[in-house]
Amino acid sequence: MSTETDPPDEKDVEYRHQPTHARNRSLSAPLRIDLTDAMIEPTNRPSSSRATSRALSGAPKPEAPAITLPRQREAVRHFAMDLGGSLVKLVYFSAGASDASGTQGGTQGGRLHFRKFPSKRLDECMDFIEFKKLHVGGDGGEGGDGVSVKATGGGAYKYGTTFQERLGITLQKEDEMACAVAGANFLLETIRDEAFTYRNDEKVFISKDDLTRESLFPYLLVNIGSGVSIIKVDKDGHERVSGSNIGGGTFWGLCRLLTGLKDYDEMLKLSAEADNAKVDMLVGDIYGRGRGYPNIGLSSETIASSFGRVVMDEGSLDDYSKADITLSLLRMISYNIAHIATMNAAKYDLKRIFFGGYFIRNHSYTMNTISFAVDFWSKGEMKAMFLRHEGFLGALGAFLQDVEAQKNLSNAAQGSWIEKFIKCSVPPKGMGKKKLSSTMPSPARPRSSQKSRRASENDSSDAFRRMSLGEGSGVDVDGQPRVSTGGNSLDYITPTESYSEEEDLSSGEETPTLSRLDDPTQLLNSAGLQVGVLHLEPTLAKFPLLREESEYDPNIFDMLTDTTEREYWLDILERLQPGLVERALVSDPTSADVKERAESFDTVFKSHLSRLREEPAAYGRIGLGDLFEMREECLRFFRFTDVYEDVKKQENESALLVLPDLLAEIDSLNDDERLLAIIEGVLAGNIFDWGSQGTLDLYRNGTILEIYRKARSTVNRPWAIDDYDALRERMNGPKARNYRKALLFCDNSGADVILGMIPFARELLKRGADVVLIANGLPAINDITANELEVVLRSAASLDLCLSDAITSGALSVVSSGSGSPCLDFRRLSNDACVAARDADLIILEGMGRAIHTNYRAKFACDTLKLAMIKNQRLAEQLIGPKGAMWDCVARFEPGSLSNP
Ligand SMILES: Nc1ncnc2c1ncn2[C@@H]1O[C@H](COP(=O)(O)OP(=O)(O)O)[C@@H](O)[C@H]1O
Ligand SMILES: CC(C)(COP(=O)(O)O)[C@@H](O)C(=O)NCCC(=O)O
Ligand SMILES: [Mn+2]
Repeated sequence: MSTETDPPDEKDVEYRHQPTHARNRSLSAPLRIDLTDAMIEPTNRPSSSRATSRALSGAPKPEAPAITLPRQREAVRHFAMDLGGSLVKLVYFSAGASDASGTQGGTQGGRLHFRKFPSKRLDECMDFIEFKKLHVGGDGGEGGDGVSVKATGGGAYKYGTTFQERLGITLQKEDEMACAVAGANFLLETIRDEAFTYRNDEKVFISKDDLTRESLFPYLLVNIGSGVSIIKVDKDGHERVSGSNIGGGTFWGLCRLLTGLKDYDEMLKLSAEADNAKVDMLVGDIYGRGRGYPNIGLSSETIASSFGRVVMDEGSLDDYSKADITLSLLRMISYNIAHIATMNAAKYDLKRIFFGGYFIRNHSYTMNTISFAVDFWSKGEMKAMFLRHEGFLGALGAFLQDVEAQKNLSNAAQGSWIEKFIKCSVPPKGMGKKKLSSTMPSPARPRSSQKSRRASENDSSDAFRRMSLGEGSGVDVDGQPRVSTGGNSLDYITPTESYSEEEDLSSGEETPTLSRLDDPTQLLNSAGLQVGVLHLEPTLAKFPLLREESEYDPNIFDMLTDTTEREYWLDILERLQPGLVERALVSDPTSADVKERAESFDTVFKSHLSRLREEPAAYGRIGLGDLFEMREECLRFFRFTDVYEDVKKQENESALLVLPDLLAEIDSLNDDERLLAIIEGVLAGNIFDWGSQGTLDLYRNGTILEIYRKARSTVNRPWAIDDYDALRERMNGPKARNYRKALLFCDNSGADVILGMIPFARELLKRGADVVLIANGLPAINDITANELEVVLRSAASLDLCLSDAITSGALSVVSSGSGSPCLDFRRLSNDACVAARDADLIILEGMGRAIHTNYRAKFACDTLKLAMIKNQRLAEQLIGPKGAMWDCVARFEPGSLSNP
């Protein structure tokens, strides 16, 4: 199966049968399939069970054997550019089999990547296009001989011939304003946590409800690029109502003249420690220290005249610090733009102003200034808002003009887009160069091609130094050995660009090393933009049984605003790292570079943690569930596909040995005793969580079965949260009615699923329900995956007639949730699980990740049972109160609105 580390456009491309529901989403530009050396992969058939020869009827059709096409290179087929006065922005889509989307195999999802290049170094952009083969095999039809590509910005006109001559690409010109608007609308309507307001260094993300078709329009879009465009956007059109020649280029140019600095981010960084009052004339300077002009709302600190102080002091350039000049300039330009924007918004009676363009650079000072100014001049009537993909509005808009892209992308539901931040570019605090180079694999430093190896004026603006282009020796430009990537050798680095919008690392296309982490001082600059790669997973959708009344938030606390919680869980994850790294090491003992990969995983994930400590909103409004998932993604990125594979297998085997006795014991009980024993079994089984420190400590002093027996004997009622009576009433009471169909969201391998959930499933089956066991699509800690569960279930069925009949009849099936996390986000569930939910009247969420960290407060339309053992002291106290303790149990039963008897 393709994983993050098997990038479809660099390595093998798997071609799988498309499930029907995905077919109409497939990119219609035909993928030219190179069948050379094509091979059908053998499927993993379990060996000796009775059920082996039977397909799990009722379960999704067995996956068609994957065909690997080792020679297939053509996977990226769409890209577009915004060729601006300062920067060239490139957006490209890499199609690929998605790996988490279900047991049915890949779908035509893909990834949207964002890159920028300085306009004056267009050759680097063309090198990149060539290197990625973005120009090979596009639609071909439209632009004459070669590939035609949507392009906007002045460069689409200016550089048409250059692209034609060097790459054979025809640029199809698209209107710049239309593109900016299309890009903004797409982002606002489709991407989670795209827009935010900014006050006093704090991001507040705008709720999805305020960004629907109905609520979004009209608004003012102020795109601050080299110059400024001011566009009024309505539901059905837009108009460029104004603009300004004082824009990002002005700041950049003046700053360069006055300070000698050339790099934009350097400039911003410098301004962080500055005092503009040394350069600007403040109201207080005019009225006398400490005095303002309160009658008209001016404090003594208000800037009366940008740069006015210079004349007052009779100063010359040498008298002023570069930092102060930079800050003064930044404020001057930001105020000016905000002022013009506010006046235009007033003129057209608009309340919301979205600011885009690369000038903003997610720079906190710039955003504070603009926000303050809009608030000030509009007397609180208007709001300044910002977009995380600020610089890419035009490029994204151009991309969306492509008919095929439009078809495929704009129709995708919100839940289909998942942003992944795999590689963090800002290293942990205090991580010096020395330490890094001694502990980390050497960064892959590719050779520069002659063309692009220009003397860079400044290191940190030298955004894209490249690249081996096939001339690969094992030694990089610094004479350091390159780290082997298992066939996918390497590439290019962008040594000092610290922002991941340029990184498509999560697609696994780059060497999994720490190319950017080699110079922390360069990397830690003032702006904090963090834009991930957008993954399109067309088969993920909102779970239909979620109750609609309020906006669903899977997480029980808000990592953004709750500092104590955030710090606590960041600490926990940090403390768990050494153990996990150890596990990663032993999981792949024969791999030559396992040590490097494990260390890289450690550094990168810890970088994410540090990043979040410093800038909690760096990745949008992410929750603890996302963080656990990010850890799994990081493991996958460094080619640790399943670090608990052996452990899971062994625990499954042990638990299967005990299953017959357990089932016999259960069968000997009366209805009430049986139900209780089953729930106790689930709760006890949930102790086996290799992701919690508490359980890890237990493992040191006991075998799995000992731990299980002990857990069984201690999970006595009343539980800390105990709705058992309501459940018993519902299932065994005088008015009891059998459930028709139950979805069981399973958690851990071994005793948890085999001695807990499977007996529960069996009980429901015996009472006439259909049962769908839902498990992860991808591994996470020791959670069972859907594929593993199918195998386990067949083995269990070989020991029990009820299970095997149920499989045969289709009453019992396994479905992938589409998730690769120990938690569950019901906004993004596999299509299969959503379909399975159609006539379900009971759902059971099991485990701390799925039932507590996420979804504890989630409300569903049908009856819901949340079962978990709590393996964290603090969480127990929060949920239960001061008496809450480690190993406490939660059995929460919530009758649904639909299915009450
Ligand atoms: N790394 C950078 N290099 C150059 N300019 C940058 C950079 N980051 C932000 N900027 C600012 O962004 C402006 C360009 O914004 P952009 O939206 O790309 O406009 P354009 O399409 O006109 O190039 C520059 O003039 C500068 O003020
Ligand atoms: C990742 C988990 C939510 C998985 O728990 P599960 O769903 O298996 O019950 C859990 O292992 C966890 O919260 N671990 C960190 C907590 C700790 O070590 O205290
Ligand atoms: Mn788990």
